[in-house]
Amino acid sequence: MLTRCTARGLPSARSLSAVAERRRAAEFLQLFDGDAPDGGGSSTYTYILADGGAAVIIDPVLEQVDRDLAALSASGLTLTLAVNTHCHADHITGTGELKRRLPGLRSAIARAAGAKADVLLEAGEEIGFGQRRLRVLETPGHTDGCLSFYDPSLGAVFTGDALLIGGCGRTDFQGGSSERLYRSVHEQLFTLPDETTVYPAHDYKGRRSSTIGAEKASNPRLTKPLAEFVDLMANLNLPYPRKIDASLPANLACGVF
Ligand SMILES: N[C@@H](CCC(=O)N[C@@H](CSS)C(=O)NCC(=O)O)C(=O)O
Repeated sequence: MLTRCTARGLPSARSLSAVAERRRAAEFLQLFDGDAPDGGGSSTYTYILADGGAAVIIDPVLEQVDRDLAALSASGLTLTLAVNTHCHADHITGTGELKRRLPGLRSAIARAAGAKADVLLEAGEEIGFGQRRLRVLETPGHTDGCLSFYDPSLGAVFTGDALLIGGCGRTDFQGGSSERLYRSVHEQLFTLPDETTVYPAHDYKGRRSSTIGAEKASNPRLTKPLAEFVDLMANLNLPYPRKIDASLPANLACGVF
């Protein structure tokens, strides 16, 4: 699935050249890996953000690298950074393969993730591409090295597995902590403007986005008091992700074997 949207507040496409028009159409791409875990995919959303011909990719999936390279090429974009919101347990990141195929591409992940990457990110830092900036927010709890990225020009936040649509990431492995996750969401994400669009790393029901306001009002887990949330998270009883044994070691090396 490929969803093309444009950022707000940018000049009219009519004044741009054909190449610039294609680039503008790709200022935001949301791509999906499979319809359901049982269908072979990981139900992961990958995002490509671009400005002035420079692009950043968030949470690429190994099996979808050809798709991502085709999307970049079709839009005339140069990928400068491949970022992971965290060390994923359900799929191998496409970062390593992208680096192999695009010499000079740098990788990034949270310093707290304990994984290898060219750039180790911490709260308060910014990722620049063209004139745009992504603000790095530390949102641990699903794992101890989870980041979210706030894009003020798009009015959007990329929440990884910290905040899902009507849900949140599980907290039963990789240093997970439901108390930390609750604090991350309430103190970092729920303090963003209500109209901020939420773009998660997964959805298992075909939804593409939410808003901070909607999640604050009706997220069935995170509207509960902390004690009830902790109890609920301790009793999710989810099966371990099918690819966890292959994914974790590969992703600790950012997918570079
Ligand atoms: N069945 C899938 C894994 C599903 C899963 O555990 N998803 C994680 C995010 S990926 S580690 C999660 O946090 N889910 C929260 C929830 O409430 O479902 C597979 O085998 O890959």
